[in-house]
Amino acid sequence: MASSSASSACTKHIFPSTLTSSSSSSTTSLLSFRDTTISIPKLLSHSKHHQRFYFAVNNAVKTTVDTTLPSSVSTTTNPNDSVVAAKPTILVSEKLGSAGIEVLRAFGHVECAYDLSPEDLCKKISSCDALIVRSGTKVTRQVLEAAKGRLKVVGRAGVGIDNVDLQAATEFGCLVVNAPTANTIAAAEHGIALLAGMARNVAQADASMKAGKWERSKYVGVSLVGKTLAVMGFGKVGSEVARRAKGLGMNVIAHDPYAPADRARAVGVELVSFDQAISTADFISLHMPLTPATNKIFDDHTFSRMKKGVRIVNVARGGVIDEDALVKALDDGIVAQAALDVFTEEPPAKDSKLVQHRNVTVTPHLGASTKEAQEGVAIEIAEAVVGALKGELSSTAVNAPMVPPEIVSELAPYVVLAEKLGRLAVQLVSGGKGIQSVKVVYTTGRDPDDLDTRLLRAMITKGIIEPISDAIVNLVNADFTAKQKGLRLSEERVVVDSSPDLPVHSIQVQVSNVESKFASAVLDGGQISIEGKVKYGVPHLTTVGSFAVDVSLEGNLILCRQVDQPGMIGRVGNILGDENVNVSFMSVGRTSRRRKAIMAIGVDEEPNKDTLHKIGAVPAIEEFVFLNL
Ligand SMILES: NC(=O)c1ccc[n+]([C@@H]2O[C@H](COP(=O)([O-])OP(=O)(O)OC[C@H]3O[C@@H](n4cnc5c(N)ncnc54)[C@H](O)[C@@H]3O)[C@@H](O)[C@H]2O)c1
Ligand SMILES: O=C(O)[C@H](O)COP(=O)(O)O
Repeated sequence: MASSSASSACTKHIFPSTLTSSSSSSTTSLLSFRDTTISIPKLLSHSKHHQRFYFAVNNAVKTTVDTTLPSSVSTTTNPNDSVVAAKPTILVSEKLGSAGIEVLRAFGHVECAYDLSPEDLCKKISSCDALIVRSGTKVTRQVLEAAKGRLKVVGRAGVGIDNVDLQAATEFGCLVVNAPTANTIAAAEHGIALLAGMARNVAQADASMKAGKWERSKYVGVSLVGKTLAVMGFGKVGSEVARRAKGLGMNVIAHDPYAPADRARAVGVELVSFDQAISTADFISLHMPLTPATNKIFDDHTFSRMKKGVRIVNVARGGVIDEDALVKALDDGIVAQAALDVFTEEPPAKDSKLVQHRNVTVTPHLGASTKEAQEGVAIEIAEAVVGALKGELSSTAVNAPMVPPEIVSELAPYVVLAEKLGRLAVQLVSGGKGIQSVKVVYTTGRDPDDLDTRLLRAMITKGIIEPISDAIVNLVNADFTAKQKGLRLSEERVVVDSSPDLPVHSIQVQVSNVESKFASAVLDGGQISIEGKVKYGVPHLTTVGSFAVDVSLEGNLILCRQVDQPGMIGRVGNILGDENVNVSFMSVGRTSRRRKAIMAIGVDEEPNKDTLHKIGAVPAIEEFVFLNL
């Protein structure tokens, strides 16, 4: 159990009604959106998914979906609205279906700039919030660096993300989303078209006829029926190819180290080892992603183990084949024919031996290029990018956890609480820096396995790191940034007797091995400890060290430890009032009557040094700290 042994304290609430007048906005969001809150009716009117990221505060809908706009982008105020933010800029660097462009235009400024050189892309990117690419744009570390922190999301309008430097994107806190489903059938159909076309020499015969020839005996083909097809990579495209090949009467086997056997069985396909697949197949169709493990996996050695006269189709990625080795295997007659849609370099060199080989059929990366697939992909990616810009979690995120919308919605107020507790914790550390060991204890009335804490952990990390560095932390880069800063964050889930309707009962943040600037926040074990809860949808600080308090986490906070005696609230209130600092909330927690007490005072304005000095000079006040939420 968390050591939240808050003293039996009674907690006095002073000015509870002032909560309603608090105007502070949350700056929490899950992407790198900080500084500017675009909120309230405007944003919600854009959202199809109102259940996400907003919660009711005092009957007003207040969204936590904040979008940080770069300083170069202005916001304007419309007298009838709340803050009206400038629209985000979305750069589309390759041809995208019109339906997707419409979705994007409804949300932001869309700039379509095709065929940009890498240098021009680097120049442009620093004024863009989102970038949408297909396979032709290389989103390199240089591009991500050149974005100078503004780029929040890269949308890949298709499946393969090998043209995006995912590690760099993660380090820069840039979300990468793809459109994984809309072109599956198109790619599978193209694979089958290449398979059948290759077997019957369709392309070669067509070229011959157009050259005025009539070469019937030259273009005798081979039949597919009864032949063994090895599908390498039994994912979305591979399984659709397998299904279709079976319909053509082929005997289909597959190799995929990660595919479940029952999925293969359901299609009537046997999963086999790599060696078995390549050595027994008459036809081999490639459908795995390009990764370090699959890079040039089809090399001299692999070709040497294939059946002589094997035929190969590749609609996956050119890089999985060592192209020189394939040319050699074709020349040696190991590979009778190849049909290729993808190449290591795209476009390949005009004099590429592979492209020019008489036994090779080529298409210029057309697998996804049907009208239907392109419209589908465009809509899929546009919705994913818009969702990401709104701060929603994407179900197609490639470099961030995919958290289902219902979990996100349920955790929204706790996300705010988590960040605020992180911010408070770091400010309680002397000097602010040097935090290395943080323990977070979540109490819940549910089965602890039902509590997905990834969002909360990311937000605590954000709260701890952002006030003391210029890093922008979000769900994408939280773990990476924590590791870089040497911050170890451990978590514990504790079941308590509380309503299972709520995902979290309380969150406690403990910081070990540091000095505190507010000794009362330190537990007997030496760790700084604060705890908070969500009450009526609003995050509250409920424990400081071993003192119970009850103050909503908005604006700024002054914590004072004092000798519990009459008149203290009035004295401090008067000092603040004299300096025109508005008190929004006050609560006093004490160990026992007339002994030590902690006064937590919420203030709208930041008191100046003199004011704080006057508070510190009140004789009964033993220590105090000003905290910025
Ligand atoms: N030519 C095109 O226009 C076009 C269109 C769509 C997809 N693609 C490409 O096709 C490939 C498959 O796409 P998808 O949508 O089916 O992806 P997917 O993720 O659904 O499937 C890929 C499968 O490959 C498997 N795999 C991973 N490593 C492997 C390995 N070493 N050996 C064998 N299998 C391995 C995975 O387990 C997964 O099941 C991707 O490379 C994608 O980029 C190309
Ligand atoms: O990975 C993909 O989705 C395909 O290779 C399609 O790429 P494209 O969008 O460049 O056509």
